[in-house]
Amino acid sequence: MLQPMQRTNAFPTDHGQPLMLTTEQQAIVHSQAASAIIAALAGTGKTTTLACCAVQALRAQPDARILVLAHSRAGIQAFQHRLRALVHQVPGQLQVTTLERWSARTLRQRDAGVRFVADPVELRQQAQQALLELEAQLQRQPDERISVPAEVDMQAFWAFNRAAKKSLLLQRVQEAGGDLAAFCEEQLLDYTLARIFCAYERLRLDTCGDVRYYAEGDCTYALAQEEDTALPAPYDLVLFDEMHDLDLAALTVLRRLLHDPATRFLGAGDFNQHIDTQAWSVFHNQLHQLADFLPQTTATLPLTQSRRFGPAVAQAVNRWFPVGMQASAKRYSTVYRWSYQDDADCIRQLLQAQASLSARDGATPAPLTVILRHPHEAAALEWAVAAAGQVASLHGLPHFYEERELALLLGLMYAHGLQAPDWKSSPCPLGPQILERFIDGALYFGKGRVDTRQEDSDLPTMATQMHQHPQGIWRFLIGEHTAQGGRRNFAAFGNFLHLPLALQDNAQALLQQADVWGLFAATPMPHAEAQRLRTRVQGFIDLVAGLTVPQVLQQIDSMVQRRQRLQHTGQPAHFQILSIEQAKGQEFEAVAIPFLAPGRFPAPVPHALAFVERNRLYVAMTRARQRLWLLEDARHPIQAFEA
Ligand SMILES: Nc1ncnc2c1ncn2[C@@H]1O[C@H](COP(=O)(O)OP(=O)(O)OP(=O)(O)O)[C@@H](O)[C@H]1O
Repeated sequence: MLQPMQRTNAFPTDHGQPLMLTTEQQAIVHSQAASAIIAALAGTGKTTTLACCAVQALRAQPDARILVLAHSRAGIQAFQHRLRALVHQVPGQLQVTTLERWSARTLRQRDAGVRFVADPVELRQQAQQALLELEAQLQRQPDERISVPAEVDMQAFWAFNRAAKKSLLLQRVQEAGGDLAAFCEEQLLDYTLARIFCAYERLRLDTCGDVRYYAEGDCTYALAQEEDTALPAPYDLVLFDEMHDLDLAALTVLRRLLHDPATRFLGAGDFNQHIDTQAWSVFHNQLHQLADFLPQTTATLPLTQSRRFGPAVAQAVNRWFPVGMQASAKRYSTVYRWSYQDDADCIRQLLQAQASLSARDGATPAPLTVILRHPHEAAALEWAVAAAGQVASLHGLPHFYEERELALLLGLMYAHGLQAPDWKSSPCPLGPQILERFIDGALYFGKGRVDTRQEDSDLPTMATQMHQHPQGIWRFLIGEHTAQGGRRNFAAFGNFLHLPLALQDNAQALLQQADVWGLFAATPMPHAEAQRLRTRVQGFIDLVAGLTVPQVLQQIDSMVQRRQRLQHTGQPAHFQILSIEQAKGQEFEAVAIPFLAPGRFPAPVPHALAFVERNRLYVAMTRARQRLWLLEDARHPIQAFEA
């Protein structure tokens, strides 16, 4: 009897149903190239194909040692997800990790005593220490090109530190002759930050020149700086996803990792998804740069059709990005291009989009995934979702009521009501987590900084006590609490608490009559951070319009309660709100991108970084499988990007 012919493109899985590979995918899975990369658009199946390659290699050689790397944790999750669709169990010799984690493990194998620091308080102290070091250096040797700030702008410093390490700044300065100031001027880098960075790096070394600790990013940097050409890397196959976000340090480590000609290599990436400003673009007509870097001759393998979404999404992508996206006509997807008049209208449209999911898909629809460009935009959305009796989960974005300046305002608004003659003691509606942020905010803005670890570790205990005995909040704010001490200036808080009690009936009026901006003014803060704070605070003042203080507190309490219930039951939220970084590598049934407007998303950036902003929008749009909502400002629609 004739056996049914085995379809050669059927890739067997452990789940019974084979995965039908395209001819291109099949060619990659069976490719014998010693070194190859897949440069292809979003959703074309790069990660899936890499997962098939790993499984295929293990089927052909069960003891094969395979290393799978990705740039981000989201990339690792995406790979593991695709792998689980193929096999029940991941064999032990298949290692899936980020390059930074792999580098950390390599360092630990060499020396079990190496120290990794992730504690932000300790790292902040190190950066402050570096600033003091720099001041001491400048006393010995003045340099008029430097303006030493009173405080380190932590965000700016960590961004510089990350960028300097990814781009091997100090090595490049050496190669350019060793003059840091001249190098910074030529490369348009902030010389003051560069000097703080040098001081910080010196502090990471002990007196013998050994590294005292490694923080995030330091491990790859350490291996990239080493002189030796080869790394002990006993792999038969190395797979690398998200190659578009590789930087010079990562590429240097990769080259050393692939030094053994017996190690096969396959990478994948999409230039359009390059959103890390430090990445070293190897795509977009620059593939030869990668080939120059890799020890073997590198072949390029194509994947041309998106498997994630249908032609409607591909057309929407092509309308704004001239990338020639193609999609299979067999996949069905819909794109809704809606225009909004103002933010409130845009949020109404999001609620409407989510409601249409419920109506169509029945009782437990998948959540509407909302991808945001700016973290502060989550506040109004989370608030509106809660007001509609629904729940939003946030990923890669903070809950606004846990931002310390807003938690401070919430604590003040609550304490202001304690002056009522008929006030009776009952637990504070603000939970211990928010109260912890409140205390942190009060200490930070009340005296300028939190300067001992002792105080930091006391916060949870203080918060729990304040939650149970809210009179403690009042005493703390007017200066009777022991932890406050005599040095701090809490006068502004006292003024807030003594505003007329009647203002409890109008939360917005209370904030407007209080000297809210004065609360933050005494804390030295770099301009950019002050602006971010201003945006968040103003957004909060707008949110509470028309509500009494008790209503505001109740709304926040119910948001927290619903969030906790959701975590407990594991039920899906109505909305999941993601940052672009968090969305990368993932895919969702229904995606909405709100607040689209030139100058907002895409945000204004220096010309040299315009491509990153373009790519952020591309990444967000290409996450949708079935339905995509593009919510554009009616007066300022998005303009197509140039090729
Ligand atoms: N041969 C196939 N048959 C059916 N579905 C496929 C096939 N290959 C990939 N897919 C599906 O297509 C979608 C996109 O695949 P994948 O995530 O691997 O693409 P990608 O190129 O890595 O995407 P991105 O660059 O956006 O992260 C996934 O849902 C995946 O399961």
